[in-house]
Amino acid sequence: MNRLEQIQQVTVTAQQMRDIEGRIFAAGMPVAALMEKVAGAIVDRIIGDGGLVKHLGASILATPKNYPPNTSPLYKNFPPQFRKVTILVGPGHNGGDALVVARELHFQGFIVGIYCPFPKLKELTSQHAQYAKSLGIPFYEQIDNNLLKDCDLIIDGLFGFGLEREISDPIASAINQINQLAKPIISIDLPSGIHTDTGEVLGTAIRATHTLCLGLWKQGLLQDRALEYVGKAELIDFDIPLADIAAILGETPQIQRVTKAFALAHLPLTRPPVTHKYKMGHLLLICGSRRYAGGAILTALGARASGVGMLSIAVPESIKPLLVSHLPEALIIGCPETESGAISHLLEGIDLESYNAIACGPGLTKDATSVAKLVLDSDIPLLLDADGLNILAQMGTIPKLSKRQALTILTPHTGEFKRLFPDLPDSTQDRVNAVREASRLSSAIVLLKGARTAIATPDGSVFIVPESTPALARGGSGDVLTGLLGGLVAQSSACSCGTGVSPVSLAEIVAAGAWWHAQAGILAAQERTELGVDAFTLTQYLIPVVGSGE
Ligand SMILES: NC(=O)C1=CN([C@@H]2O[C@H](COP(=O)(O)OP(=O)(O)OC[C@H]3O[C@@H](n4cnc5c(N)ncnc54)[C@H](O)[C@@H]3O)[C@@H](O)[C@H]2O)[C@@H](O)CC1
Ligand SMILES: [K+]
Repeated sequence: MNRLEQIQQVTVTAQQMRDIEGRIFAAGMPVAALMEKVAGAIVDRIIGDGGLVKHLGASILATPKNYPPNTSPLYKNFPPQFRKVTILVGPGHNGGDALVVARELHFQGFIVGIYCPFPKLKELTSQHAQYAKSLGIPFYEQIDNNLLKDCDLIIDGLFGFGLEREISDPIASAINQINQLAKPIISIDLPSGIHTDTGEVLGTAIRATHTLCLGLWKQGLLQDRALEYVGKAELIDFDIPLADIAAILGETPQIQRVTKAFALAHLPLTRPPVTHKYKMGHLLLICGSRRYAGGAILTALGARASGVGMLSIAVPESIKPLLVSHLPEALIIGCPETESGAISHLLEGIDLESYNAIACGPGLTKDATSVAKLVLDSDIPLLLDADGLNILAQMGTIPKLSKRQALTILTPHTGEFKRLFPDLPDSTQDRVNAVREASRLSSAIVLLKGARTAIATPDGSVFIVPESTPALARGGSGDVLTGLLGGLVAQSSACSCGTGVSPVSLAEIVAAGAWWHAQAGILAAQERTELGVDAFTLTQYLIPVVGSGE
């Protein structure tokens, strides 16, 4: 993995960023030089070749303006109508970055105006402000019509990781006013108002169309509640030495982004040249009911894509023919069923210990309680989803799981999470913390579904899938994930040759599987629009994600 790929996996809190930055300064890098370097990279990303302005320009082409021609060589990159930039400047170094950007855009021929309502600025920021004023760039203390009239782009440098309390008036009102303009907004480091670690909106926040995160990914940008403010986020690298990152975060950071490089280091799981089907994992799926027969099919199709060596599927007897017709390669076990059409108990003679993993839950209904109890009492790696989780919650999650010897993987959405862990803080808030706490308490690997799915291990590691699509918010896509993960877990358990997979390496595989599922959704949405990503279609896009040979 190259340096940039390693950097993309790292996430930091505000304090960790300060500590890393502190090491760089202590080693001799002048603060002003670093600010200049960072802001130069931001300017390049905005107006350089292939920069954001070219992309944004297309959306404002409809507003013709009569500005004199701009002769700057960089200007070839964007449409002539794109001229007026408003820059929001805060009191700290986020504001300092913004002022350097303002100066450079001014030199490139943009009409720049600055909103800076703060009487007192940090010293370096103040120096940049003084120079910008000397160049004739106008400063406004209030959101003035002159500032915003005909403005094409807003650059937000009010607050970065130094935001430490709720934003109050007049800045809060100014932010709300700016948000209503529906102009493109590029936020420097974070959208001002977003808490660097938790993603909480402190009072109010800029709704950015783009966020250029500086140096290392801030954790708050990966929290679901921040996403509507973050827009498209990307990292601006400024050559932070890996040694400084490792000195603060350790060799393996506790909270990692699941990047393509990370996932493809695991996927597809390797198959030795000489092997046989049972060596490649035997997964038992327990799923479906007369009412939710489709859920069983989708789970099984997810498992199929994992490449698992053998797939056995326990379903109620009455839907066995349906499963056989969809999955000719699988061994379908028809089980006795309740009056409501749920599995009442597993067939006599099924030896749970002969499987490498069990995935249980999709479409079961709560009437399948005895089966869920049975698998929880087994000594086999177990993935629980949907009604499997609801049944576990009824039994008492933590006491029940504390008795298990083998690894358990729970894959709740926020509603199921609440039922499983009623005493934990709301997982719609600080999700990273919630999932970490849940894993610690239950000793299970917990995968909390969401726009940014997060996976935690009992020792405190968290993996966050940083890209997904709302197209996956659709019935059945969770079933596909359960099958896919079940297959991966079975294969890795089989390949560990009885030595047992460690929770961390299993969590890495689960995280890679969650990335895979999200990427299949993204690919399907690209080709078929977000409307075209039904769960069955999703299963057809799994193989292309890892099969592209990239
Ligand atoms: N970490 C790094 O390596 C680098 C950081 N840089 C920039 O520096 C930023 C961090 O700079 P700072 O630590 O100066 O912090 P900020 O610029 O984020 O803001 C801190 C300032 O805002 C004030 N403040 C905080 N919350 C407030 C509120 N609710 N209402 C009003 N005022 C409030 C503080 O008193 C302080 O003056 C980063 O986000 C980034 O943009 C870059 O310049 C260079 C490299
Ligand atoms: K900002």
